[in-house]
This record gives sequence, C-alpha cells and structure tokens, in this order.
Amino acid sequence: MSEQCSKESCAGCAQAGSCSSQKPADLKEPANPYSCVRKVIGVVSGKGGVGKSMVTASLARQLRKQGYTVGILDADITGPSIPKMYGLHERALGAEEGIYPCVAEDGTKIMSINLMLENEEDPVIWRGPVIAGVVKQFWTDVMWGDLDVLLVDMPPGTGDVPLTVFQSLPVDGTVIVTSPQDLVRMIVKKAYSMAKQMNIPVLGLVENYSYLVCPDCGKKIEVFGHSHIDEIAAELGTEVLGKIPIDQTLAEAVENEQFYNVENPYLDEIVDKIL
Ligand SMILES: Nc1ncnc2c1ncn2[C@@H]1O[C@H](COP(=O)(O)OP(=O)(O)OP(=O)(O)O)[C@@H](O)[C@H]1O
Repeated sequence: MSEQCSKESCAGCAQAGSCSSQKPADLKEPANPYSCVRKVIGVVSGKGGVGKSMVTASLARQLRKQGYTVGILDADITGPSIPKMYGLHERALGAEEGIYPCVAEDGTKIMSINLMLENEEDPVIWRGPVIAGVVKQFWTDVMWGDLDVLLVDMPPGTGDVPLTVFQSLPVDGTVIVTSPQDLVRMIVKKAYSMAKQMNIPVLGLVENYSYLVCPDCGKKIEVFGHSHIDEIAAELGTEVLGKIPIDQTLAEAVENEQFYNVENPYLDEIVDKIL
C-alpha cells in the first residue's frame, strides 16, 4: 500500500490483490507443546451429506494399515459423526497441560465436540465465531502426541470453520469429497478455489456414491447419474484419488460403530497419492 492509499481506495485499484496491504498476515496458531504432528490434511466438501466423514475415517484406516500414526480432528462441530463411527462415547480427559484425545480400537486418536459434551445428544447451538474458536482449541489445547498425519474432518461448505482451519492450522493439503451429481462441478470448484485462495494445495478429489453394483447380475448402476469427476479433475489440474460405490459394508460399519474394522478397498492407492 503506498502512502497515498487508504483501505477504502483498494476497491478498483489496479494493484488490488497483489499489493502487500492485502496479503493476509500469518495467523497460524501454535500447536499444543505436547503435540508433534508431521502432516495436517483437511477433508472438505462443497456441500453436505457426500460422505466426507466416511472418507476421513477410511483414509485414517488406510494410513493405519500402512503403519502411520493418525489422528482425526472432528471440525464438524454441529454435526459430529466421527466418535460414533469408532464406538467412542466416553468423555475426553483434561490435565493442566491440555486435553487428551480419545483413542479408538485401532489406535486412531480422536477429538470431537461430542467427546466433551455431558450428553452427546445435546445440540451445539453456538454462533460461527464460537464454533471456530473451539476448532482452534482442538489444535492448540489438545495433546495429540506424536502423529504422522492429523486428518481434519471439516464441516461442509466454505464458511467460518474451514476459513479458521485454513488460516490457523498448518494445513499441508486438502482432499475434496464429492458425489456424481449435476451441480457438482460448480460445488467442487468452490471448494477448490477456496483452498487455492488460501494457498493450500489440493491433493485430489474423491468421488463417493459413484455407482452401485447389482448383487444379482453384477451390473454397475449409476444411481446419481454419470460421473464427470475425471473431466473436473483434468480441468482443475488435480487427480482423482478414488471412486467409492454405494457399499453396504461401509454403511454397516458406520451403523455398528466399528469403522476401525472395515477396509475401504476403493481407496487402496490413496495413501501413496497424497503423502
Ligand atoms: N459409499 C457409501 N456406501 C454406503 N453408505 C455410505 C457411503 N458413504 C457414506 N455412507 C453413509 O452415509 C451417511 C452419511 O455419511 P457421512 O457422515 O460420511 O457424510 P458427511 O458428508 O460427512 O455428512 P455431513 O456433510 O452432514 O457432515 C453415513 O451413514 C454413511 O455410513
């Protein structure tokens, strides 16, 4: 910003967007001193219900299978589903130095608002900035210990929480989860552009609900229409990390709260692609 500039004069200025006045300050928060996290990966989706939490947990499974230490920070404060997927109903313990994450059967460390509420069925009725503050605390106050990868299960969309996570946590990359529907191209692009504008690399796209295999004849049925994910990935210059069909085994593992027992064979190569 030159000396003649005022904040108001930025609108319409030819240098807007490239001058130092507009470069965001580094707002990164320090991790808890008892955390040593080597990589932070955000799992995002442009809209709700595409199976983002299922993909987060599947990714955690694949990483565990390859011997990595993994944590999941459930940043979906108003719709937390990660603890239940792992059968965790206890409350996280605290100490002077911070909060201990809960540990699932397979060793995945988990922190979620549901592990802090007295009654896990109580709704969280807080305004955006309060919710975003809690997510930040899951980074600054939780003692994650030694982790190869921390996965952040984001709430859908491009609101307060994804913005806070991208600004406050040292996110190394994002995985965008989507489904094969009409509006997907636009929605994926929104999620992609948000990451790009925040200088976060997009590691690739995962398509969920891609098809259904008829149990009788084995025919693939494209329940939500024909997939355009390959075209979209090519347009954005990113890659497709996996295509997951509607699979009863995955739904049952969620329902039975035993996601630590299920393998997601459709994401077999994802770890090599993103690490
Ligand atoms: N490929 C799949 N096959 C069968 N069931 C699936 C599949 N993907 C997700 N599900 C089921 O759909 C439900 C919603 O999935 P999930 O909670 O992962 O969605 P989400 O995108 O995280 O939702 P939200 O956006 O509301 O946070 C879950 O019960 C899950 O078991």
